[in-house]
Amino acid sequence: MSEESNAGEDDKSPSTLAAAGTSRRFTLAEVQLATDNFTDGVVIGQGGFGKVYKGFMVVDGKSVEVAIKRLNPRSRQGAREFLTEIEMLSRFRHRYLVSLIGYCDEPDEMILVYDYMPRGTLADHLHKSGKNLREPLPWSRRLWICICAARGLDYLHTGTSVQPDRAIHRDVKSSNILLDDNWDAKISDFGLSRLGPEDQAYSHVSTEIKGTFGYVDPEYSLTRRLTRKSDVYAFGVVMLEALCRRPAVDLSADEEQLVLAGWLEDCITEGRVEQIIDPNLREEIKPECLTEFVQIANQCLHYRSKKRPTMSVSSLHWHCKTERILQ
Ligand SMILES: Nc1ncnc2c1ncn2[C@@H]1O[C@H](COP(=O)(O)OP(=O)(O)OP(=O)(O)O)[C@@H](O)[C@H]1O
Repeated sequence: MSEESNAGEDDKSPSTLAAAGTSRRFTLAEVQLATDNFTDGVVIGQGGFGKVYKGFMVVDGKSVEVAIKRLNPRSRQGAREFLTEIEMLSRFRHRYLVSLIGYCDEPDEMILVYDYMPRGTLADHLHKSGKNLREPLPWSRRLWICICAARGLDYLHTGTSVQPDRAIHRDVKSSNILLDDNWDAKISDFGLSRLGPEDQAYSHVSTEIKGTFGYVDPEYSLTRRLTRKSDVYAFGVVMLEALCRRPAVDLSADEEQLVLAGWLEDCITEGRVEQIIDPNLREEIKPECLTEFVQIANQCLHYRSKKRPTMSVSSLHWHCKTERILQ
């Protein structure tokens, strides 16, 4: 058990944190060149900590398309998340985690440079409305995106023989799942992540409550004991978002449908699960697949963390089912 926080401590500099990995340090001039001096015309997103720009940068002699996150001028919280992101993404590299190419750390500037993900976030595809409304994703694609995210989280939770570190993401949500050209999903936004705990699935770290409303594990919010199973809970919410095409919390909905996880529970109890499915999927999704999917989501959302599956169980399970379903 350990206390807040392991990354972002004052004696750690970005270059020390990045040293374990392959992230490189960029100068502000390089970033300014890539973004046309942070012109609004190349802004592709806005998060809680600042704007994200699209640009090109020279990496290993090649020009690559990048997403550049410029954090708002130094705040204590922002600085901590900046360092944590560098530490985590320098340590953890995986096909289903977003790649950090590098960073820029200069007076009054904290900038992160990532691989550009051309298809945006899962949340964009599920929840954008009005003129930003997207074509509904087919069921097989939603399933594949969930599988990629599950595998990325499994790697983060368990490490590998080559890379034995483990971590808890702590902010799993559909807007932190990015999509590449092939619709492979990559987990992003590691600013709240925690290294450890070292041993079995339910060992915990004690920490103040962080995360996003609608995704936070209820047991963690009661006890402040953060476990890998808190990520599993949030992943269960993402599964429901993919199935229902509704946000985790929908303030415009009736009280029954306000919180997605609560709505599922009611529908299961009352035997009317079909009602929660995105109408675009009704013809597409096979009944046995719906049953499996809802069962796994429901297990992930169990109010007792010990009863939730580990990501490895769910991703393996997923894999087997999908091979059958997609045939
Ligand atoms: N690597 C990337 N490639 C393409 N677009 C990206 C990338 N990273 C971020 N974006 C875009 O920028 C937006 C803002 O991302 P950011 O991670 O800053 O915020 P967020 O996760 O949406 O919000 P918050 O950090 O406040 O929870 C994303 O929604 C996405 O559209």
